[in-house]
Amino acid sequence: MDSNHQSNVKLSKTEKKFLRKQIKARHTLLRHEGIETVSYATQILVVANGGLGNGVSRNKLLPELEKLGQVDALLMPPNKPYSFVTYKTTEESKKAYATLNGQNIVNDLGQKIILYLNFVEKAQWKELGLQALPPGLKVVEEIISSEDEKLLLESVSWTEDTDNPNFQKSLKHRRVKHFGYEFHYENNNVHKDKPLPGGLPDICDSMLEKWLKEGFIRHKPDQLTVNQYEPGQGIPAHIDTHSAFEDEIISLSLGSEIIMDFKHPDGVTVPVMLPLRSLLVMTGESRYLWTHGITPRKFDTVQASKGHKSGIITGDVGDLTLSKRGIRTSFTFRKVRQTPCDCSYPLVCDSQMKEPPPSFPESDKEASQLEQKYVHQVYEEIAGHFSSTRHTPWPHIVEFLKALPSGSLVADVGCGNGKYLGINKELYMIGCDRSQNLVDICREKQYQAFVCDALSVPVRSGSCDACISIAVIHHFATAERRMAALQEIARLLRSGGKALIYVWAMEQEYQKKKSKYLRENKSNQGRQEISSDPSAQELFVEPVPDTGHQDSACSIPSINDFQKGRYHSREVANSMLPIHTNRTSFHSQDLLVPWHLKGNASKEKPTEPFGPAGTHDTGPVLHRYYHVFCEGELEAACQTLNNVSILQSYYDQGNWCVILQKA
Ligand SMILES: O=C(O)CCC(=O)C(=O)O
Ligand SMILES: [Fe+2]
Ligand SMILES: [Zn+2]
Repeated sequence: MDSNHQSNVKLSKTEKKFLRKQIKARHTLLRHEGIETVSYATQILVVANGGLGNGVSRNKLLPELEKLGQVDALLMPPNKPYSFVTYKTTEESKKAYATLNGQNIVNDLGQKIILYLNFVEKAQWKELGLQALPPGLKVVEEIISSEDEKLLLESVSWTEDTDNPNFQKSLKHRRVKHFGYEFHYENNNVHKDKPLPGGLPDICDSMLEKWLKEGFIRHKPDQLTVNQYEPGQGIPAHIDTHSAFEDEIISLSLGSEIIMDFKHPDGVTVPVMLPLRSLLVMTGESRYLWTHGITPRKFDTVQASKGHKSGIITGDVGDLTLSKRGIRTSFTFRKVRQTPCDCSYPLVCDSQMKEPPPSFPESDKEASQLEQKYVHQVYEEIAGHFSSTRHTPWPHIVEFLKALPSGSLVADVGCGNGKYLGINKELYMIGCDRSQNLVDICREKQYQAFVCDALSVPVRSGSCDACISIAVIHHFATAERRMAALQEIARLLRSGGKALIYVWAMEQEYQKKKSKYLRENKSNQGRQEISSDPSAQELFVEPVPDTGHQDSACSIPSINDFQKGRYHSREVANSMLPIHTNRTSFHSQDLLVPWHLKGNASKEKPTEPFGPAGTHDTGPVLHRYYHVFCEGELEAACQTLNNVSILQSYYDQGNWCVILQKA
């Protein structure tokens, strides 16, 4: 009998359930990862759920697999929830399939995981880009002895100093202590005219002199931040404020190794191993342009072979495993900058920013101006590039449009590049958008579209059988204006007409699943597409049943952290709209989301959505205003609409959605 076919056998309820799950895993592997499973036995099995991405280490999985035969290779791609095992013979792989399929194992975090196995012809997954260290970055191994490490660790006293409470802080994600100058997390800067008494600890002074003499560093720092991270803690991705510190920033890792993620504005993430007693030296592009951060988690994916110590974690998946984090203490030394920064990265340089980021709007007029500048003008400018990243219609929206009776008149309010206007040829669809350039793109495709504001659509009341408004309402900057936009959609509907509305959700992790928007930022994932809003979600997949805990425990910083301004180095004051870091969780409901235009891309030819790691080819960055909706917020707004009932409300891959019906 074909090993995947059990049709002749009467299955129990549990067996059926398990079979369903196995089939689901197979579908997900194909749709999400492009891995084709086969229905006949081969030597190679893909083990869904048995991956580094859900906390199963090589040491855990390999012995289980070896019990059933001779394993030729076990490939574990970084951060993926599956792995590939190749057995010496098909007999052995069949035995493993029969025995392990549906079996529980306990992963390295003590969680129960069910394995689902399928045969494949070859072990392959979406290729990881060849990675190199970000330009200007160095990791010097074994820069100090273990005796010195011990002395340094003993030199920091973590007992509260009541005389100087400012020197030490317990942030949500770690403990910090400052020397030389205090670092203020409210504005991510230092008071340059208020050095702390005592300067840097003596023990550091001689060490720094030595590194200078030996050429590891070029400048003598005058500020020290000591960070201490328990396993599970981290530091959000950030760029150290340009105007606060000089070019060279160095960090000494003590107590335990850790993976630090460096991220280029393009979305390229490079995970860098910082072994204990190593010195990280960030200069130039790696200091000014790339963000650095530590994902809060208890395990890191690391190279298994002994020879490999510092540097990038490559895609050599035959050689990756999990390493349990210990307590890491870092000494980060910086030199306070006394003159404005004149780096060559003006787009991320607070010294060179032409104008400060806008504030939260306080009146309708301010809101309208904000939308004008941070929504309308931006879409006008990015229209061509934006459109080149918007191809795939989202399945639930397609379903809604396909279910409408033929001949229906349907308005797409905020139709963008018209991706939904031709979905159902039986409908009469009209699109409108605030952006002339997007409307032109629709017209080039022979769709009916016109320019208007969603607050006043020049269409007769009660004339539409249905409306859709996808990723639009979140661009209105006050609750009143968002209500007015909903009201306008309701006005267009005839009695009994339906509207489907999508807005971006504050919750990018829902029911323990990360949205695709977040999942695309997994470190180790090489080059990634980086469009930056909900419409970026080109794929709708059901993830392989995944316990998804790698960094879930404390990955969402508290409001407290938000107020401390730690989530973004460029945040200036609380009234300023924060600038969001793409592919990370939201820390504010109102924010600016960067759009990276490529090179000279404008209305013209779309360029590759990602550039090679470490290039200087960064085009302009434009910021779009968003109000991301919290759970229940869209529903609550819709409930106040007259003559409208909510037929359905749901969460769809990072968006809150409702289907409304006019009474
Ligand atoms: O812990 C580290 O090595 C880095 C700390 C850091 O980036 C910072 O304090 O700005
Ligand atoms: Fe930093
Ligand atoms: Zn700068």
